[in-house]
Amino acid sequence: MKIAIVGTGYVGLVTGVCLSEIGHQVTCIDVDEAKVDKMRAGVSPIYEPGLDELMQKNIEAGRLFFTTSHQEGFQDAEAIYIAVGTPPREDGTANLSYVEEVAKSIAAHIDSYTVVVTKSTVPVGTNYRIKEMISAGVEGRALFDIVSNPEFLREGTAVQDAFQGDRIVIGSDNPKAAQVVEEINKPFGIPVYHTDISSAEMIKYASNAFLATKISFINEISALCEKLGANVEDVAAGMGMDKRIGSQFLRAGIGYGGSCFPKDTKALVQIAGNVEHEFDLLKSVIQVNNKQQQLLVDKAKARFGSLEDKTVALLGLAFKPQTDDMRESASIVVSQQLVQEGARIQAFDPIQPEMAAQLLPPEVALCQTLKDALTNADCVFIITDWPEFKKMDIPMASQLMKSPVFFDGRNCFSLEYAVSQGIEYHSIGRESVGVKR
Ligand SMILES: NC(=O)C1=CN([C@@H]2O[C@H](COP(=O)(O)OP(=O)(O)OC[C@H]3O[C@@H](n4cnc5c(N)ncnc54)[C@H](O)[C@@H]3O)[C@@H](O)[C@H]2O)C=CC1
Ligand SMILES: O=C(O)[C@H]1O[C@H](OP(=O)(O)OP(=O)(O)OC[C@H]2O[C@@H](n3ccc(=O)[nH]c3=O)[C@H](O)[C@@H]2O)[C@H](O)[C@@H](O)[C@@H]1O
Repeated sequence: MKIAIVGTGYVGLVTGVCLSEIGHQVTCIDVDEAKVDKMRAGVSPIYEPGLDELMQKNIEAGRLFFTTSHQEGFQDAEAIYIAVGTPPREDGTANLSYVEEVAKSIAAHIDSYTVVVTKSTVPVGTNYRIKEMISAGVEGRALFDIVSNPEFLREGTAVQDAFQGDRIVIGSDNPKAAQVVEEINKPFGIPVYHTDISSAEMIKYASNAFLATKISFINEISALCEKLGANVEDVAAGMGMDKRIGSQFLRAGIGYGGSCFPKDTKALVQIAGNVEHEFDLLKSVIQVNNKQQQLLVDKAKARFGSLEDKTVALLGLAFKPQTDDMRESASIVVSQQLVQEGARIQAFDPIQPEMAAQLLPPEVALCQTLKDALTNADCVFIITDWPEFKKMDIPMASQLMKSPVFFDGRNCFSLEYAVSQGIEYHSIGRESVGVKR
């Protein structure tokens, strides 16, 4: 089938590449010329394992194209996917201006029956708004239908998720359009769940909010574990053995970040508010997460008294491993706090995200290597559980640092291992070990 995808971010590009891999003729459209030039040359503008290889393969096979022109991309497309960003506004509501711009452009350019598929995460009711906007602009030139097809991929495993996702949700009020989207996705072999448009929109927000709730829940339990002498890793493992609870998303840490959980939880609170419902549970989830991001600095202050002139090796800038995405990463909040406390920061991330210089305070020294970050540091802060940090040469690190004091926001090491390495180790929801005072 001939498909156009508007927006080539984490969702649009992965969707476009994977749809071309299963045999569709796909044109990806983006307003960012530099991005489009890069993609035409077979280079992904984002770091996503496995994506470059699949891109190059499908460009060579003549199934994958890139353009900045909506008109060119929409030519003969049977389905147009909307995959542009829906970033948060100041008040937490979703900014729908990019989606609306695309709706207007679709209205201006289509001239035969088209299925418009919304992949962007949009508040309940938005697909009807898109429908109205296209209807108003198309002026009867062409027929079209709207399908809500929310995306559930995770950054860092996006390609794998596209081929092995748990479900594909198709929300539509027209069985013919729903069938088109089911046909497009058939080769993936993933279970399809059909629903109405509003329920599909809600499934996306409810899923992210539920996962965020699980994380904040285990983080609250981790605080209790620290106070009561329990070990949150053992508690989570024991809880997770109950199939009704499940073992995933019970990793305590410095809180969730990324472009979606923080944004979508805030947006759902606003969506609820619009219909006069106080979503108290979700408000608490957000509050717990904000508190959690302060934890490492609080622990370091308790340990050192003052962080004035202390050098901190900040390890990990991305919000999770295997991505270059720093949106709402704990590294931003933590470095702002450290700067306020008068600490010096030597930061390192294996991917060295392009966004780092923009998003971090100017005082942060961005290091090229792990060794540079560790040299003469008074302590380490682990923000992202990159494999490079989990298997770090600790004797080497201890030699480079002024003192081997570790504050680990991701519980990368077992307590036994930390003791065996002779470091002072403060983690989340577990007793501190190796403290010599
Ligand atoms: N990042 C993720 O892991 C996931 C994101 N989502 C949702 O998918 C949507 C997209 O998210 P990301 O891919 O992260 O966004 P992104 O911000 O990485 O990419 C959006 C892209 O759209 C382009 N764009 C904006 N306006 C355009 C226009 N008028 N025409 C053509 N291109 C245009 C931008 O230049 C940019 O390249 C959001 O609603 C997000 O909530 C859903 C699931 C996972
Ligand atoms: O809507 C979205 O954008 C996506 O949001 C998340 O995916 P993503 O943000 O890429 O990454 P996750 O693996 O979910 O991690 C999110 C954050 O939670 C943290 N996390 C995750 C799991 C856990 O047990 N503990 C924990 O602190 C991670 O470190 C990270 O900061 C969802 O998992 C995807 O299903 C969804 O499509």
